[in-house]
Amino acid sequence: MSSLLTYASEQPLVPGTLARVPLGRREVTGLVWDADFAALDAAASEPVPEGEERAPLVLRPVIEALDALPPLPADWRALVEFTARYYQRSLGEVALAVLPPELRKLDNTGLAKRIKKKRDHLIPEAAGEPAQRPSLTPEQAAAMDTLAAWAAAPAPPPTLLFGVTGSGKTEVYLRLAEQALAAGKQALVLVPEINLTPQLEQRFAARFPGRRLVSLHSALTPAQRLQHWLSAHLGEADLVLGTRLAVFASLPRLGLIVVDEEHDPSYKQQDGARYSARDLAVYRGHLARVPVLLGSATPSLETWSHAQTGRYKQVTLTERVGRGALPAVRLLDMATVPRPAPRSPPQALAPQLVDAIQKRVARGEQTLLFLNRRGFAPVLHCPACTWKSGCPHCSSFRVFHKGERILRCHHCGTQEPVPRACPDCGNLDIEPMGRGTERLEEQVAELLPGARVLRIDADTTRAKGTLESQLASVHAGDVDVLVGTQMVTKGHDFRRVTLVAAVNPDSALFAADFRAPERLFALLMQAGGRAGRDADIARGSEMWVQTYNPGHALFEALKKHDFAAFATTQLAERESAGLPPYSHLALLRAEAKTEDVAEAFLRAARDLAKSYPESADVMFYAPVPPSVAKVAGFERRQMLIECASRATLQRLLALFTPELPALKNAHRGIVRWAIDVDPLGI
Ligand SMILES: Nc1ncnc2c1ncn2[C@@H]1O[C@H](COP(=O)(O)OP(=O)(O)OP(=O)(O)O)[C@@H](O)[C@H]1O
Ligand SMILES: [Zn+2]
Repeated sequence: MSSLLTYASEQPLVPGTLARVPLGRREVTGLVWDADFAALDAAASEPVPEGEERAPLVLRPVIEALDALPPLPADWRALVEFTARYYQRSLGEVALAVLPPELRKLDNTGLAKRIKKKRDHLIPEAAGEPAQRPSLTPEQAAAMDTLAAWAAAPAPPPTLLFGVTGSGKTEVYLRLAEQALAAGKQALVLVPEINLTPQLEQRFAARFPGRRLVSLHSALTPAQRLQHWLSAHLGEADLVLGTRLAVFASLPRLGLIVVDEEHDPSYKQQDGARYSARDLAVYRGHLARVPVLLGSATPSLETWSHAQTGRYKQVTLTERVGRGALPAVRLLDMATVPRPAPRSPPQALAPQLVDAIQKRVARGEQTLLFLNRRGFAPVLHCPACTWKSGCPHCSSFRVFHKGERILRCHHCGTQEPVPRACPDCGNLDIEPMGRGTERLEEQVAELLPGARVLRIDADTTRAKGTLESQLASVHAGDVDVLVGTQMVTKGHDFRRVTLVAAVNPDSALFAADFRAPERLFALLMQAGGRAGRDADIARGSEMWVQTYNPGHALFEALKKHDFAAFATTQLAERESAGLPPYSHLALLRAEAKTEDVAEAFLRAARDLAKSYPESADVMFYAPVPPSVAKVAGFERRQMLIECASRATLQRLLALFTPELPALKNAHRGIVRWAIDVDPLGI
């Protein structure tokens, strides 16, 4: 598990110092973890065969200590150590993966230069007038009083800020940050998606002129990322705003951690060390004795239940700022909507909905149409034979992207031009089946001639800066109808949207994943939360849901905007099924050339685990295929491991996962395996 190597150094090195060291024939950057006296003692106490002399302990020397950089502090190292242990990865892997990649390329001189250059160019932030600070609503003021009292505790408890959409949670973050900064501390603010950083960055920058604010996320250039990271590490930055990787920022004056939209699945890293930045934020707060605020209108059931049991504290904002109303939810039973022709698929939007949009357009209000599927159509098919645009490498279909004239697999990325005729029978009329955002955009434009329609999804925002400019045109009122994926449903403070419609949310109702209802509910509530944010025009704001299941309990709760009731029923179901948060899970995944090999590996891993007495209270499920079983030519299988006690599960994982590399070698044909602790998608 641990990947510590021992080197010799002439001068003592402080733990947390970076150092260039030899590794085999290469020279690499490593991190001084600790002085390894135990290794020396062990070598010194090895019994020496009679008549022989003690062989001197040969250690390769450190090439160069990168001491231009102040050492990484103890609480940072403790966080990395915990991450490695908890998520069953090696220490070195985690430590190096969470540092900016550029750092590893520099020698001490290079590093010193970068730091000097940074300091020389350290222009003081323009200290203009801070943006108007609104007076707090009574609820915000009450929340602040409570939070300030807790924050002053010697070991501040993690706290859930449960506030309906548009209740002004961000203002609470700003005020807490203000207090932290006034006390000479740094504040760390995490957001789930890169696309939310510019908006938040602006709000913070406007509020704190003269203060240094840096962002940390994966869209920065390597040089920027290093600069920003250094700013944080050297204590120059007062505010660090970033996505999940920012939870590992080195912050010598850390005084506050905020996790915005704490329920968001993007906080979970999906490869390498599969950490949850939300959970690590809580742990980091505990280590540094710093307040951690988890904000959401739809908290994760884990966080919600911690707040219910008192493990976390909770403050609540029940009203929208300015007493704006939440949108009235209307369920549109698609079974009753007339179809263009008998047996033809329904139109994208029911006529009633088209009417409602038209009225908004006439009034100069905006509509947001939400469809969680990009591309033109998920499948292209031939009505003359049975051909479908399957991916040759995956158990999925290639998606038809009309604008680009290509079929692309969203799992392995394979793409090719759209065939002119059916590859199987030569029929010239191959047709799209189903609907993605690209098609919806086209159909909306047809249904609403004259309306300004804009689509925002991962395809339209590939080029740098397009998302910002697209969002800016929505905010400026240059758009009547916004079509988008979940990208546009969270966090944005759209002021003119008074109608939100979920075009086709049904598939998630019956997904196999036990978290699917929780996720759908959050998604719909967040999407609805984009409507009616301006109290002046909020009165007529609505959320429409097109569904074939209008009687579903999830929609009932949605109509009442009743998260608490939804959470209570979901938690009761989880408890009776023995699912998180009432049990703890790990998922062992394997990928192989054939399913037999993948399954055999998982079963062997189970037998191995079962040989430890710690496995007595641990449950192993049979290996099963994930929702997409074959990706890029390899078969995937997964095995769920469940235990009521987190500690027991952790002990067992620590015992058997170190043996998995050897087990892999014994199972030829296994391409890779991974253990996912607290998996999100099952
Ligand atoms: N005390 C206040 N007085 C006036 N306006 C306020 C106040 N607090 C917040 N606002 C404004 O109310 C709007 C909604 O606030 P904010 O975006 O913080 O909500 P939120 O709770 O984060 O919503 P969501 O969960 O949907 O992201 C913003 O435009 C914000 O500027
Ligand atoms: Zn594929």
